[in-house]
Amino acid sequence: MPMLKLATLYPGPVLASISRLPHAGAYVSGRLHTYVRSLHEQYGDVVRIAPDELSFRTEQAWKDIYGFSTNFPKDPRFFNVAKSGASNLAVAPTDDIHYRQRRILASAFSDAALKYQEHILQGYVDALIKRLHEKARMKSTVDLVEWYTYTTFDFMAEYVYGESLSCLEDARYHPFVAMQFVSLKLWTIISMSKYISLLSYPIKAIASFLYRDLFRARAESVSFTYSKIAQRMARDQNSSTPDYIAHVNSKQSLKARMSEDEIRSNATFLIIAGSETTATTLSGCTFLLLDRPETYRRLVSEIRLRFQSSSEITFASVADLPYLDAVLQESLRMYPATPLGMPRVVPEGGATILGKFVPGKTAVSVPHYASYRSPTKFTQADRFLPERWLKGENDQFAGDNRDLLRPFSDGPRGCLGQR
Ligand code: HEM
Repeated sequence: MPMLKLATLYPGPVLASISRLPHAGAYVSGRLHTYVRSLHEQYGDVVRIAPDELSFRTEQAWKDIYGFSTNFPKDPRFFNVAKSGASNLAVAPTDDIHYRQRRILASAFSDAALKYQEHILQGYVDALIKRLHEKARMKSTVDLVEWYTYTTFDFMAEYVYGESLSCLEDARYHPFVAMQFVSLKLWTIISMSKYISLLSYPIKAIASFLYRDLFRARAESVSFTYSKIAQRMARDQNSSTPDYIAHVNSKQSLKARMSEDEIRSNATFLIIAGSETTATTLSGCTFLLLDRPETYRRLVSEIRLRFQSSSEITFASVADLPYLDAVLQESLRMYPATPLGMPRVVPEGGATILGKFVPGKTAVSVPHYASYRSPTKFTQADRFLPERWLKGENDQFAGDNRDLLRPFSDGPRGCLGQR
């Protein structure tokens, strides 16, 4: 029995060696990140979090699990890995498919390509600031999570299908955006049916009954994206607008092509991958800054000393602000947009991770939140202290495990939008 073998090799709670229920309960209730953290605090750097799943909390584990030489496949229970039909980068079922798509899409994220996007993004940032000024003049309370989300979705929609969702203008979520949050929750429930195979059909049946409106709305949101992509494609195939469609068209070749279904599937994925993560990071960062006035003041001072007007703020000029960089690093540590481990599966025959054998078919991951909030890895791990990222400023952080921080993951399936 592989489950029992894992229990004899690695520490973890007894119940977690025979049942996935504690893990599943934490996952569906949105507490999995803190549950995994508490298990690591109790059992150390490697812990068995479910009968066939291990969690690793070290820098070397990033290389052993996600690195270019290993790159274990994604766990199809967690990711909706495409079995047939069109896939996108995140759920590509084989390395070949993933490599082909990534080859076509990667240059859309090069420095040169991003330069073309700069003025479009600046337009949305200016619109955000203008709207916030209006709200401030009216002394209205604003929910910045919403406003950041309006901005990132509007921008990504314009990039992907050439048309803003007008969230900033309308000051509300476009139904497509609201649907994305629901979809993420549905995804959790659907993945439970895959984890607990005995209950697979009952879970699916109950979910489709209880959440039938959500399933319907989700299907509508997919067809919304597809119709937008079709409109964009029909508009002008060889557009000079440097957007996603123009980029893909310019990269299609006999050696590497994406089918129309793959183009649509990647479009849907990119909008979510680029918006929700960025808005979440900005929201976390803002909250943390407002909670620590001395950090906020130091950041404001760095920015005001450097720029006379907002027009001087460009991709190039912000790249050289050490304290801003430290604030963002620390925000990604305290508030990682993808807090869970992104599970991979050890191939048949097993593998060596951290110098020790792991049986084949075991799910393995490095959890972001649990790793970054560990007091054994970062000094005063629960405090927002950007100074820890400033070289030579503070000896008290010399013991920090800085290379453990990889909020964009690592290896060939790491984030394409990191830049
Ligand atoms: C703070 C912002 C972001 C964070 C924290 C983040 C994090 C991540 C992580 C952890 C992964 C790896 C998932 C896995 O291991 O399965 C990933 C993948 C990906 N991200 Fe991001 N991301 C961010 C922003 C963006 C943006 C702005 C874009 C695009 C505009 C983007 C596009 C992608 C793509 C395409 C992948 C899939 C890469 C592949 O499988 O080859 N991300 N991201």
